[in-house]
Amino acid sequence: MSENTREKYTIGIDFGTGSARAVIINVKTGELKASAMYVYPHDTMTEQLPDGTKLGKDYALQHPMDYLEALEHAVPEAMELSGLRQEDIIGVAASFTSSTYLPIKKDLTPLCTLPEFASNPHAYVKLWKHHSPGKEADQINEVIKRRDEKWVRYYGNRITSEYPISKVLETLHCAPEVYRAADYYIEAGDWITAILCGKLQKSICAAGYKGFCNWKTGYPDREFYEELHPELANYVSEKLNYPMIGLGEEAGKVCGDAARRFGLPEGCAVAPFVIDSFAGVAGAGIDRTNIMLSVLGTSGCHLILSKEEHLVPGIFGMSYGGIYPGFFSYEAGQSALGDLFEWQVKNCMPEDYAQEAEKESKDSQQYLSEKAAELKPGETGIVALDWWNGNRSILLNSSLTGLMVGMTLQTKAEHIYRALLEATAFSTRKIVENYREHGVNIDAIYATGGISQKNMLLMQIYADVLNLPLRICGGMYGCARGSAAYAAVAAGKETGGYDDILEAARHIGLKSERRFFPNPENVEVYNKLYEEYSELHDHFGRGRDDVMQRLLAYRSEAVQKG
Ligand SMILES: Nc1ncnc2c1ncn2[C@@H]1O[C@H](COP(=O)(O)OP(=O)(O)O)[C@@H](O)[C@H]1O
Ligand SMILES: O=C(CO)[C@H](O)[C@H](O)COP(=O)(O)O
Repeated sequence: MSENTREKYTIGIDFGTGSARAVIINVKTGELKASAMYVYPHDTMTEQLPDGTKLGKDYALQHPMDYLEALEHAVPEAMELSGLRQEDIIGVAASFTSSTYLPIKKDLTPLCTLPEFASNPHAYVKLWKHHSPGKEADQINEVIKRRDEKWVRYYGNRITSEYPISKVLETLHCAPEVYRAADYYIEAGDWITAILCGKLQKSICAAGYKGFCNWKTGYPDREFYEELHPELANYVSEKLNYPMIGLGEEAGKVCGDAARRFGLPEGCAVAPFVIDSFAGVAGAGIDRTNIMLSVLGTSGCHLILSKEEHLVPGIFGMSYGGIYPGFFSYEAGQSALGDLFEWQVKNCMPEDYAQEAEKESKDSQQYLSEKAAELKPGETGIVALDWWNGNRSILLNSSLTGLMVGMTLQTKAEHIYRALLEATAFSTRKIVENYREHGVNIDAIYATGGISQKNMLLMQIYADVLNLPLRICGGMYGCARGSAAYAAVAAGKETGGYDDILEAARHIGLKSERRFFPNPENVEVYNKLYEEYSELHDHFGRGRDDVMQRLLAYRSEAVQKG
């Protein structure tokens, strides 16, 4: 094959909550040429830092060096497996969880890597699910209300501890020296992209969603930040003082350092980062409006493209150009999805089940799912509220906690597991109904993310609870595949890529023929159970959310007393 007719490829790297996945995709055919995964050595730090420093309640930190290690391992491994030459690669892009936020120096050094900050939790990466700034979120909501801030309507009318501002305000309250020492605050996805191309920029994707940077009016006023904390007056003008970049643009070229360190071709195009789940939209091959993509992983994200602007209360956020240029897009979700199921495996898995699963060479979740699949809808006698990590949508309250009603001496682990699966389906139905009530139409549901490949029982339960057909998309690495599509757009048509993301999604995105259709008998039972779920949802989430607040307060008090 002559040089000009050789096939072209892009690399997409998806930095998820527990691991990073690199894929190499044929730009014309969408063929997955190779993939490699790297599990973060420090995982999510919830109890202590590497030096043993104890962490507070609801901390979820990560070590930024894990992300670089992931690049050092996964990219060369995927390249080697692919058998490709460096010149076959025309672009690279990262997708990343968000808001996953860290303080850095001007030269991109993360503060936590400096000896003076190694024991300071606030100098580390605060992962999206770092929920400890609950009080800060409450304070921010009060100021928003008092000042009648209009921009909050684009974020469901309420903000939570998952937004960067709550995390930064917490740092100012607990470790102001970290805030002062930081030259910049940055999304981990923007940081990785800067490392790849040597240029510090912020992607419109995370800035528009998590950073409150509205496409028409920009960031909230300086006075708003000042009212939160006097030192925050310089937050936008100094700590975020680096240029914005739109999706579809080129962030830069792979710089010499990154090429040497990660085995990437020097000079190939780098795309701005896209939030992990958002990249799943292109990975699923979505090229039109009104399809809800459910990205099912550690958390759940339900995303829709639209040509219309609607203000939707209770969603996580909406933006223009934040997923595809030229489109409005909406995000709602669950703060715990896979994490919720994993909680059971770690805490409520009988010893004999674990042994049996091992004997049958099954993963614990696969084992529990198979047992749960033998039950009929309603047979567990249980309805659960899936708020093990708060409620991201539509109550936007990270302080809400989980609930199970209907437990008896006959309740078994598979009953609990099935009730948890169903609870996440009910909360997805709340999200779908809320979108529709506020003008965002949904005419099809696609599912992607790790769980959409692993748990077919959950897919059937979603189809039954939502009473909609559901199509699996994106393959094993839907979000990484989506990043590869953005990389092809950064590379552009001239080098063998594409000029726009719709075209890239059509070629690189993957729609499988695997579909799940609602079973009318199940739909009928789930309609009734959903009414029970809704009653509990409104009672504990709206009317009497004080119950859960008080229980949390007892817990904090007891922990403080030691
Ligand atoms: N068989 C299964 N059924 C349901 N959830 C599963 C199963 N196997 C793994 N999980 C969950 O999948 C989640 C990881 O999802 P994945 O999409 O692979 O990663 P990430 O969220 O990091 O992008 C974990 O929280 C895990 O509990
Ligand atoms: O808030 C997010 C998107 O808006 C996070 O990126 C997401 O919830 C974490 O992703 P995952 O569960 O796929 O690891």
